[in-house]
Amino acid sequence: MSAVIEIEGLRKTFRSLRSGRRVAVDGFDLLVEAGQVHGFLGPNGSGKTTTLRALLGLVRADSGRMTVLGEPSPELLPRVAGQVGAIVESPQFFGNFTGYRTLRLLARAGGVPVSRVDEVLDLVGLHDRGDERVKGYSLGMKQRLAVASALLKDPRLLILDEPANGLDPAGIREMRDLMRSLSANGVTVLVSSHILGEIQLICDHVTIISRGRRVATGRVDEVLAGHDRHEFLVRVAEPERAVELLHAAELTAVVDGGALVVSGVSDPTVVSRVLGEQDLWVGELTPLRPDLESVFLELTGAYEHSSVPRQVGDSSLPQGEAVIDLDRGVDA
Ligand SMILES: Nc1ncnc2c1ncn2[C@@H]1O[C@H](COP(=O)(O)OP(=O)(O)OP(=O)(O)O)[C@@H](O)[C@H]1O
Repeated sequence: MSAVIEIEGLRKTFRSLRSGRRVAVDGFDLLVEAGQVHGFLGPNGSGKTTTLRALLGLVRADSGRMTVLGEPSPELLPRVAGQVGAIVESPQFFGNFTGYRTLRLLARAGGVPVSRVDEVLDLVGLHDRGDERVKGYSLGMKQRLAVASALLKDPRLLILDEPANGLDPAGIREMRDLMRSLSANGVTVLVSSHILGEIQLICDHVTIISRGRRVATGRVDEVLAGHDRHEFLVRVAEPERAVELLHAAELTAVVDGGALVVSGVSDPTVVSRVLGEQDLWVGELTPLRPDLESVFLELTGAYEHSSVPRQVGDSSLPQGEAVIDLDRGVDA
């Protein structure tokens, strides 16, 4: 597999009047390979947007090595920019324009044939709604219009910052189907989110960032398997007696509600044998698999910041922050 995005040792510090020096990204590494739908997951304020902005040359990194489609970024990014679609800064759309007109303008501005507009409207499932004004679109439709705008130039790599933010479950499913069909068409996708359920539904690979550092990376199922505590939920008639019997057999077990949780068990038949030998018959024995949420909380601790999640059309900074970036001319 070839690397589509490589980041090694990225570091970015901001200075603000109120809070002084703030390390937003602190020696971060990321590898996204061709064909992946790669989730970039981290709590609010953990450094996702800053990483993506640095990768795309929208903010100057202090140090680190980055490549996009094999070209050093941001120095030689222009060589591959035509093959990269990105929505990192929240796009603003004119509410009075229709989706079709919006995309036609963007196509003209980007030197893309206008015939491509129908194709991208189709791809994001907005074809039947392209003649309606954007102000009448739901949030999910606006997000899909944003994705459509990034797809105009038929990119090999699509980078989306929080594309499913604020979507209801149906909107998230649509977004997932869209990511999957793009991936099936050979597009590599990097999608950031602070919402675990989205990443688990949408992505095959994940990198987790916490306080500007990578804390996990790999296939979603491998990251989950790495945190499997081999726990089982066991239902029996006498849970208290069952715990005593399991402790006597040197197994770790606790009563949890009306059931037991037994940990560190590689072979669950041991549990049913120990209990069955004492006429305690197991009514249910269910493996408790870790989900991304428990892994995420374990790796990142509690949410570090509680800034309002961004959505299309919102400002890119937490509200109320008086921030001055000293990288004048690079970062607005
Ligand atoms: N232009 C800026 N000037 C000063 N500080 C900034 C700037 N941009 C980001 N930060 C700070 O850097 C840290 C990382 O922010 P960043 O937006 O990269 O996080 P994030 O993971 O994308 O969060 P969210 O999920 O809320 O979008 C935060 O503490 C944030 O306040």
